Amino acid sequence: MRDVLDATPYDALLLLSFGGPEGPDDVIPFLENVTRGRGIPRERLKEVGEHYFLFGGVSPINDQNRALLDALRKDFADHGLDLPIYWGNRNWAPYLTDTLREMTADGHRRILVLATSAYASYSGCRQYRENLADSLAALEAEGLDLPKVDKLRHYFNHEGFLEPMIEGVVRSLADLPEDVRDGAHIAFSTHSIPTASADTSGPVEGHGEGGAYVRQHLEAAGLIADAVRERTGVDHPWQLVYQSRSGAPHIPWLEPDICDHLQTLHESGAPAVVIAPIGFVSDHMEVLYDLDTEAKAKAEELHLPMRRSATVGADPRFAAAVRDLILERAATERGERPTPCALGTLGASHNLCPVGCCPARAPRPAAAGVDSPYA
Ligand SMILES: CC1=C(CCC(=O)O)c2cc3nc(cc4[nH]c(cc5[nH]c(cc1n2)c(C)c5CCC(=O)O)c(CCC(=O)O)c4C)C(CCC(=O)O)=C3C
Ligand SMILES: [Fe+2]
Repeated sequence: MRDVLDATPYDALLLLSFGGPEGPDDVIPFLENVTRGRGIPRERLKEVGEHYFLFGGVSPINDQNRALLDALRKDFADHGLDLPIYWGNRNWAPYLTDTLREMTADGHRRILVLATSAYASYSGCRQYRENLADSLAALEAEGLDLPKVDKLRHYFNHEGFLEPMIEGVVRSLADLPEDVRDGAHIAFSTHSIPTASADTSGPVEGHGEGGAYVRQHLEAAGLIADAVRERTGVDHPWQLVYQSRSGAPHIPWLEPDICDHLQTLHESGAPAVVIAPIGFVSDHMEVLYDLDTEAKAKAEELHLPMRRSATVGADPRFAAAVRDLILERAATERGERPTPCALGTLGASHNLCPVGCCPARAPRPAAAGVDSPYA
């Protein structure tokens, strides 16, 4: 007999993600949802719309999340974890407010949230907490009895998040022509964000150049690079680089951009490169367009052999990591002291975002943190 795992006090898991269009007619309304009040230039929006149209107006992100839901349900069933899983998005159906309403109607009172972002940042953490607060406010206005909502900690240094990416980089290296393989560089790529937003990412005491956002990515990249060295016996040079910049040109964002980095690698005589998109949980549009289309074209233009390694997606080891994170948090809520899985030196991230963590430009209510109005 399997052990029955205990997620008490939680009675449901909510997968919270970005959402994406599912056909050409969805693209513009989706982009309007994403950019409402965010000051992104019109030109950039038209350009990003074209990325989606290139793929029939369909973002891969929703199918990626459906696959992750399947993997999580299978993992929970196989391990005797009896916890229903729901799915809601910030920018497209199924919308978060509708999902939370359904969860409340189904009688759930203690909801744990898994966001599809592994790192600290306004976009990857606090903005999701603001979305939760907005949705709770909407349900409160409907007269519903609100559930308590908590969010899982950042998982950038969890073994089950890193392992599939380590394996992916090793596989991509093996896929390069033999004569350029050992000299190949690894470019760890993540979403660029405004430097001002990076500098204030994470808890206040860690604010400063790059903040928790850059620190956590450097940690994940270093851990992957170390493991790759151990497994291949080759010390591949690596660097953290950025992609998918938007915003006005006069506002500084994290650099170098992946395509500029490819140019630099080429000029310095690097024989090949593996791009490892560690900033993303699945192969969504930022990966399929910005890396597999744009960066690939740049590498071809430079005659620089390039491979793009896998994101975790619906890997069973990632599903197992989510189960581990749930059990860890549930035990903590019950007053126990579980040992958190966190590789490297930064340790396990906080369970509850402190005041001032990843602040917004204009302060707004955010749930699932110390300053949540919905304790
Ligand atoms: C840190 C970060 C992540 C990683 C963490 C996480 O995953 O949450 C992420 C993920 C994603 N970003 C996505 C799409 C977009 N992001 C945009 C705009 C922006 N992203 C930002 C940051 C991030 N974004 C920022 C600072 C902006 C500027 C405007 C603002 O301050 O909000 C825009 C507007 C157009 C543009 O300017 O590019 C789009 C369409 C999709 C869906 C892809 C698909 O459809 O498959 C995903 C997973
Ligand atoms: Fe984005």
